[in-house]
Amino acid sequence: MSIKAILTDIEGTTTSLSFVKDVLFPYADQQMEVFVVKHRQDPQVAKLIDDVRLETGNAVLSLAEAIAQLRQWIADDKKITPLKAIQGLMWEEGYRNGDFTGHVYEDAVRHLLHWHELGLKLYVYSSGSVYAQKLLFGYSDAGDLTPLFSGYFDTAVGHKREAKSYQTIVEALDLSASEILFLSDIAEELDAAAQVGLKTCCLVRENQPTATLQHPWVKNFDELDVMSIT
Ligand SMILES: CSCCC(=O)C(=O)COP(=O)(O)O
Ligand SMILES: [Mg+2]
Repeated sequence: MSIKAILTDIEGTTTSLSFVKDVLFPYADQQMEVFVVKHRQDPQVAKLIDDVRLETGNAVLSLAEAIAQLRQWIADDKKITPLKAIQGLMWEEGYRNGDFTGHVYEDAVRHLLHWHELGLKLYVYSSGSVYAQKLLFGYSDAGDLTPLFSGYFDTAVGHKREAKSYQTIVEALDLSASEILFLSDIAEELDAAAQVGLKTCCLVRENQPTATLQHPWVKNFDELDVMSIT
């Protein structure tokens, strides 16, 4: 077997789009004002609001304007680092209160467990913050899955459609790129990973592969034979 590590995306790959779009994002949107106002003096939140000001290029953005900007970014599904960090902090309350659990497809749970037993190293790369990733897998429908993972990456290494982000991950894992299999539902992310030599597979889940897809694809993890990838 040549694959030594699996790097997986979350939304659309291990986890349904609808959990993210219909549960997590609306929760963050509805709680944003109360959360930011309540925690505005916390150094971590204050720094993230400053990061929103930096991102918008408006150093005098008021707190109310920053909140409105964050909510607009949620509506537009922007993968902007300070938004993703604040969302993670907010979702913690939801998970801890039992308002929701992290959706992970049943086939993904089974295969993550199996691959871990086989000795493959498992890593996550998502636009959601590392903190949010750990919460989703820690409070998953199937219980705490975090012991399965050896590491997590977010937009701190760069955006998921940029090849250099995958180069940074390869260097961090101390493996050759061809020993890493990247799983995602987004062709542009797979293209970027393939550019630096990672093996790729597209999860199409409920959809059909697009005619232009340049990668092997499967409907779910049951159809993925990691052992046969050379
Ligand atoms: C990991 S928390 C929820 C996911 C999220 O916020 C997000 O933006 C999903 O991005 P992905 O890169 O996993 O498609
Ligand atoms: Mg995805």
